[in-house]
Amino acid sequence: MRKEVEALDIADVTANWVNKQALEARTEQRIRELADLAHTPLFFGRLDYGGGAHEGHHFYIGRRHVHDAVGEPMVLDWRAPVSQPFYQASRTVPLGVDLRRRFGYTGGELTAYEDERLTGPAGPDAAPRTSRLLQEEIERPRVGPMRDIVATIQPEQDEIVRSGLGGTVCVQGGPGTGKTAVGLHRVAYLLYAHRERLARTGTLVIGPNRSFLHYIEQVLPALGELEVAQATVADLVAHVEVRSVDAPTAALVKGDARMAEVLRRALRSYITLPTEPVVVERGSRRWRIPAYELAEIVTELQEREIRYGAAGEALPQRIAHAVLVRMEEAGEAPDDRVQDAVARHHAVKAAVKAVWPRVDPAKLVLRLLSEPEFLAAHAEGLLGAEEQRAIVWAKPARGVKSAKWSAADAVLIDEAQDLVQRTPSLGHVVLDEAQDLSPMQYRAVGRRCSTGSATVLGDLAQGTTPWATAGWREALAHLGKPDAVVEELTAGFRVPREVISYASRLLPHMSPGLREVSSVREAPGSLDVHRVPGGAEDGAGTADTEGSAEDGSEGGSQGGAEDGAAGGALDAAVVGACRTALLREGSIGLIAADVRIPALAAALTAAGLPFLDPGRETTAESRLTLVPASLAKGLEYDYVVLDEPAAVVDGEPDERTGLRRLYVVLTRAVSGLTVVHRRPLPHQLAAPGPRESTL
Ligand SMILES: Nc1ncnc2c1ncn2[C@@H]1O[C@H](COP(=O)(O)OP(=O)(O)OP(=O)(O)O)[C@@H](O)[C@H]1O
Repeated sequence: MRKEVEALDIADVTANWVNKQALEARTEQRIRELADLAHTPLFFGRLDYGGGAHEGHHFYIGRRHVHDAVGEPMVLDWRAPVSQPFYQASRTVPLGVDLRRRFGYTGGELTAYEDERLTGPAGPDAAPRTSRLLQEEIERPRVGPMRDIVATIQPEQDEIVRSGLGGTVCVQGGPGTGKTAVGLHRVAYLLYAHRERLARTGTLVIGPNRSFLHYIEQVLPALGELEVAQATVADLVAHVEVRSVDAPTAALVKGDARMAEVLRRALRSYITLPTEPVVVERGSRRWRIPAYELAEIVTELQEREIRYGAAGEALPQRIAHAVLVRMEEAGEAPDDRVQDAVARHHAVKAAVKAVWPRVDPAKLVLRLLSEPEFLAAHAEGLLGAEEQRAIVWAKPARGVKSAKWSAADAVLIDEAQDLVQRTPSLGHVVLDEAQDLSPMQYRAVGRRCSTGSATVLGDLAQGTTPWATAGWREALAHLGKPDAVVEELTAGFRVPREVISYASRLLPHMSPGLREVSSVREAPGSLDVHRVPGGAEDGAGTADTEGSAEDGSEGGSQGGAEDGAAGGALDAAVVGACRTALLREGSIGLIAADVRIPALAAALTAAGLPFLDPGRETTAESRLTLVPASLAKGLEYDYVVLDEPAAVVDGEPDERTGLRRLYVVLTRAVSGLTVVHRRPLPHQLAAPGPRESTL
């Protein structure tokens, strides 16, 4: 297929230069799509149909469609309707399939297959309870960026992936339930099913930060989809340079949906009803539109739900129209050109400027945040005095360029911008880690899919912003998709049982009512909690449970009565735990409170252990990443070494957020978690005693 496209001679099929360019671009794209991915096998499954429309046929299923030299299909795209039974068929509902075969690969080489008979008497190869290949795929050590899961999408995931383009789907799911994977595969599916439409309208994946986007960026290209844009919410609203951080109280108010109404009112306040007539002189005649008639035109425009900017642009034409009516009444026969000329007449322009001035969105927000009276006038009945005080700048800004804008301000500007001029909508938007968005941020995302649909992914328990989503219904209303379906995923593919149940002890303390994830991993994984002597409780002896975790002996120093020395002991113990983890296969994430990062970076360097930043890709050679707790969301590592949980909790403005951050970092591990602490563990973790050991 690749050769076929490469050999294509488009010289004699193109009529003109434009066509030629377009066709060439298309051909190059096709060549890129067909590029060989050495470790990505062409097919991973086969279906033998025993009934229905495909009776007697068998199909190979792969990442993309492959045909032979005469155009006969050899491998069917996993997204094609005939492929769906690969994910959905069961012995109870075989969907016409007799046999499902899964192929296993080792580094691109076919090494195994597994048959599952879905009809006929239950024999030895009748649907094994869990597929070995599936299990191996799930348990495979992680190195490098996120991979696709096409070979092993689960039925409940498949339903979400294949839900129609028309509807918005919201997925609530605990850590590692495959939300990100499902969202990415849904875009791939939608692009397959609605290619033309989405090529026109565009698709976008929104993630929390660069490191995360970097981690997921190769999934869609591996599935042959190269045209999906990626962005953070900050990227979408980058109208100004963000140079300051709001206090939580200010950010909370600025992110509240009431701000949308404040902005709307403030913008409307620029419209003033005319008190003077407009007089247009043309030749020897003067045409006069009285103030009351102008006011009617303005009021009529105000009442129509069109954007401020569009209405402002329509106004001169409306006034000109009124003039033309008068001309006709006087027996003239003006045409369109006359109307345009009148609309551009200086008297009309002046009137428009006075009653419906142009408004710069950033300047509008700047004024609201700089002038307490202006804010008060438009926030009345919406924001309390205290709330207004919280958001007004202590020092009014001079201008848009020099103002110390915050991330929340940029979102306000985006809202104002949309009031002035409609934001274009994309065809589909995937919003990951949605629980962290403020109502105003949901609105910003919602504008970008107002005529399209969205996939909203999140976990209420992992909300770590002061404005984190409390319930999906409300969030979806802010997004402008109140009728979205909310689905729940509860099977965990990442975190081993022991680790997830340890982390889940926090749930009742920070997100009561949410279900604990049930791990589908068979490998028990490992959980070690190491206490370094010298913490506040030493001598009190409460947290010092006896224990025999796998190995409690690496590199701790003894005693450590003094703070500095004890801090050193903690660092040393953490470095030791990293060394131990590095003895195993796969990636290692050392996660720590943001303030601890410099000390740990120094300790790792001193110990001669090279490490990466979370944005960088782990490889077989460099497998250790030093991850600030604030960037850990959405990422995963085979082994996680967690430094000082109490510091992670303390890193957040309140305890609930702190515990949620801790929950996030505790749930990044695929195979094992080692917690190293000197200070007492947060008591919410200390429930039914984990095995603890002292270094
Ligand atoms: N059906 C599946 N087969 C194999 N692996 C899967 C499957 N579903 C999910 N996974 C794997 O489980 C891991 C977690 O998935 P993912 O990151 O999508 O979860 P998440 O719900 O977004 O997690 P978090 O809440 O932590 O962001 C990934 O490595 C993913 O590839």
